[in-house]
Amino acid sequence: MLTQPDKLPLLKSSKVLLVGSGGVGCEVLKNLAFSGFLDITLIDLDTIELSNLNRQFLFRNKHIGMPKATVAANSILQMNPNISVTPIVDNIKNPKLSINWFSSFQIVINALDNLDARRHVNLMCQAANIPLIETGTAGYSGQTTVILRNLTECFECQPKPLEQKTFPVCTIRNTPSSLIHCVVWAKNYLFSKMFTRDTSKISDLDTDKDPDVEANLSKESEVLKNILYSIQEKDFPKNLFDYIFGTHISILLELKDMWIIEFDKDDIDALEFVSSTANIRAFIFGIKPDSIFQIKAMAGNIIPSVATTNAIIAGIAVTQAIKVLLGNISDCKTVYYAYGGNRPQLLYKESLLHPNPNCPICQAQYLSISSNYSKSTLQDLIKQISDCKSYFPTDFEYSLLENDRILYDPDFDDNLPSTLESLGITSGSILTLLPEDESTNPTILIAIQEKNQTEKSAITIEKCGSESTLYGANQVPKKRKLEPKENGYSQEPNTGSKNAGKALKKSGTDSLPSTTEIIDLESTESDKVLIE
Ligand SMILES: Nc1ncnc2c1ncn2[C@@H]1O[C@H](COP(=O)(O)OP(=O)(O)OP(=O)(O)O)[C@@H](O)[C@H]1O
Ligand SMILES: [Zn+2]
Repeated sequence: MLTQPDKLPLLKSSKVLLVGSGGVGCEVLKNLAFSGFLDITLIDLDTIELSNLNRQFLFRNKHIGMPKATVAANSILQMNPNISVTPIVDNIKNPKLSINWFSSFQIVINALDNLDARRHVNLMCQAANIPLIETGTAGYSGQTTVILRNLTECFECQPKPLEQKTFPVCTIRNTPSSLIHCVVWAKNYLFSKMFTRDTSKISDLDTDKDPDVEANLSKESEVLKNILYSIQEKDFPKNLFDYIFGTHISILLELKDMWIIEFDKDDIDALEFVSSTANIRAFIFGIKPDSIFQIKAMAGNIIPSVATTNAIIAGIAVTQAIKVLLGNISDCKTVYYAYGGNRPQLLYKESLLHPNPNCPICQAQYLSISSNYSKSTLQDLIKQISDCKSYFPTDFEYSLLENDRILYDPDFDDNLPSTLESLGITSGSILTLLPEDESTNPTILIAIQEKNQTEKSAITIEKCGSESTLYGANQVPKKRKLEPKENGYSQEPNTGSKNAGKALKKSGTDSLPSTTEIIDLESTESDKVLIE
């Protein structure tokens, strides 16, 4: 894999942080351990489950219930005892894992399964000015990309698609036409009515605040409750069945709404209930029933994780990490893998894109504020900002926020006497300084770090992260490529899937971006680099 042996020392001295030790993470760890990396830190908050074993090959049956990070580290050390692997069993969002801590690595690789953690790592890497390799897989699709501060798009440069799928209310209630409609009915309506004591949960359901719908819901609940009261009686099962699959079906034909309430796909009783009732309903409506396994996938919104997809994406991710560390930035690409679509190739690549000038994360300046937050007041912080001319322009007018909460603005100073701690601002909090005049001043994100508790209330402000030491940073192309390579495909409308490193949910080959190049396995030299 390594084509520049003279640069091997660069890898040996690089500290790499791997976030997530699941399907992709185990593969990445194995690749790192055999590519010349000597110092790997691995973090995962979870423990090993039986269902992980088919693809997370560092884990065995005897490890079930044990922390993934520790077991993965031990397993890989048995394969290569000459490296150092430090496992951390924790949430990557733990405030103790500060920007300074992120700064101690030369590169970070994400092998995560959720948007929230990905967003956090993206922010920390932007603040710490550390390169991030993003990965994502879903079934037979996957992608990986490289995120470099000030050079490429970050994870937030393009909006993320909504993850939740919803169904038209009347289809679920009145006219189910496929098994998924019956599964949604069984899981979200019937299950909750039967087994959820807290009827207030019904307020979570999307009734469009229609009084008729809500009246119907409460009438149904009442009837069902009365039947449930007769649970000791001989006719209870028959009455219940008749109501749900007889009387209730006719009532349903007159109703017009649907619900969404959680159920646990891993609770076997819950799953069997939902599966049986969905299949009975499907039968009544002339829809083909299916197995409990398939219904579990539908009810749990499960997209199967495929070992080969994980291995391919992990391989490319580590290749990209090596390129970044060796300074071959111009060779780094966003790479998509898609199997089973209507295109013949499996791998497609796209040039890294420049940052979106309106992105609130990568366009922000990052400062860190050290403070003894149990003694420092908001007033102290505001004063320090106005005194600190090196980072803030003179007469800088701004609002200070924590997420959506306004802490201070020129017309709101109620919080000034409060200590930072009493305002809930402690180590790891990220504050946003939103300038009044956004056209001339950038947003500033400030990370709060803890100062020695014995020190006075003084606050110090510093720039976050180290200066970039990236080799080859000037190699990133200035513009997005506009024409597709000669590959036989016409330019397609941009579907948004070019989003660097986004949480990949469903990306068939049809959703490939217009600027995609096809990686032909027998094509050019530079293409081969990606898959060696
Ligand atoms: N905030 C976080 N901090 C640390 N690790 C995280 C965080 N969020 C997710 N992870 C870890 O990222 C890994 C993602 O791997 P993967 O997608 O294979 O998940 P999984 O839970 O093992 O598999 P599946 O969801 O398919 O059952 C998991 O091991 C998960 O524990
Ligand atoms: Zn961005």
